[in-house]
Amino acid sequence: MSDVKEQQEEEEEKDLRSVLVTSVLTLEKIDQGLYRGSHPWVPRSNTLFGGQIVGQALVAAGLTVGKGLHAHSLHCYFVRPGDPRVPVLYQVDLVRDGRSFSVRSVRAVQHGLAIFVCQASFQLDQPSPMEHQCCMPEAPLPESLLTWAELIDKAMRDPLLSERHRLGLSKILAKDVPIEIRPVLPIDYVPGTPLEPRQLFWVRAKGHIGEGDMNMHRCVAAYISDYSFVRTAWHPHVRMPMRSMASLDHSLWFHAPFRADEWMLYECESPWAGSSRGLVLGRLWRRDGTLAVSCAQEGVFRLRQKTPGAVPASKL
Ligand SMILES: CCCCCCCCCC(=O)SCCNC(=O)CCNC(=O)[C@H](O)C(C)(C)COP(=O)(O)OP(=O)(O)OC[C@H]1O[C@@H](n2cnc3c(N)ncnc32)[C@H](O)[C@@H]1OP(=O)(O)O
Repeated sequence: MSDVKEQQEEEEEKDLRSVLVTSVLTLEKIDQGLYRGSHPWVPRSNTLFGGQIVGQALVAAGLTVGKGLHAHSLHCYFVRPGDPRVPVLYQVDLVRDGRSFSVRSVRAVQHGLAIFVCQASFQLDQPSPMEHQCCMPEAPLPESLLTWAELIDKAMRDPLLSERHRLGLSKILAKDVPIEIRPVLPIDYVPGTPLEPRQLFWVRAKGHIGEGDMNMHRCVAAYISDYSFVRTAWHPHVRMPMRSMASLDHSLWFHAPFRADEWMLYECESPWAGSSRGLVLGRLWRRDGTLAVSCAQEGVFRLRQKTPGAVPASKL
């Protein structure tokens, strides 16, 4: 094969690779246990996307553990909004290396202050005869469903849609997010209709990640797992005027190997909301019915209206 053709093929292959791997989850090493992450994509809230911080923190922790160790759980707190104007520094503390498990503590810093803290634990692969799992919910195959973009496009053709909502939908459509979504449960595109505190959708990273680095698939899943997760708790309360919502914490448990560039079913459910917070539990299923990841998150919900006991912003 000629050099030019080989180079061309290499370039094409690179183009097909997931931007999550080639850019978002590629960190620059600054020193031992110190890494810098950038943010090619920033949400409309103009603060950093929580999933990106979780994913990058897990990459940083993973860079400090031995070969053959894979992340099995992580527990995080988002303590300040991330500033999209500056990079994030990830400081990794090597808490302990045992025979089977290694634990890392990661602190994400901007402007000299922690924006996020996290503990992650890694384990050597250890098969065991003690195994069980619950069942995947039934869902139509992703190939038979419309994409998120197609659903929005369809909703925008509705002549009864108000201009304000049409503008909102076109902004969602314009977002070039690095993941693909195919909703299973109907999505209400006309705000104001309360929904069950539940979501079910197929999801995968856009582009190719390939086999190989199992930790990278887990970092990509960490990114994906925060997408739209917290809003599950808001579904029954969509009539309430929301000032802001943000994830407060995020926990993940990785069970079985999976590929984040292949379709996984994301099942999200909110069992409780109260005290300005909402709890959401999630499961990422491989399409063969294997439970791959369990997720849990609490979010804070601030309403526009004056709520009893609320502290006025000016007094804080
Ligand atoms: C791939 C596509 C992705 C699509 C994007 C989807 C977005 C997904 C969701 C996310 O990713 S959210 C991002 C991750 N999470 C965060 O960035 C949250 C970071 N953490 C925080 O910001 C703080 O921990 C938090 C604000 C939650 C702590 O609240 P505090 O009350 O302790 O902090 P603070 O005193 O600084 O108050 C912050 C705001 O809450 C208000 N506040 C506090 N207590 C209140 C109260 N009791 N009543 C009403 N408002 C209150 C306060 O006035 C202020 O309002 P303003 O920002 O408007 O100034």
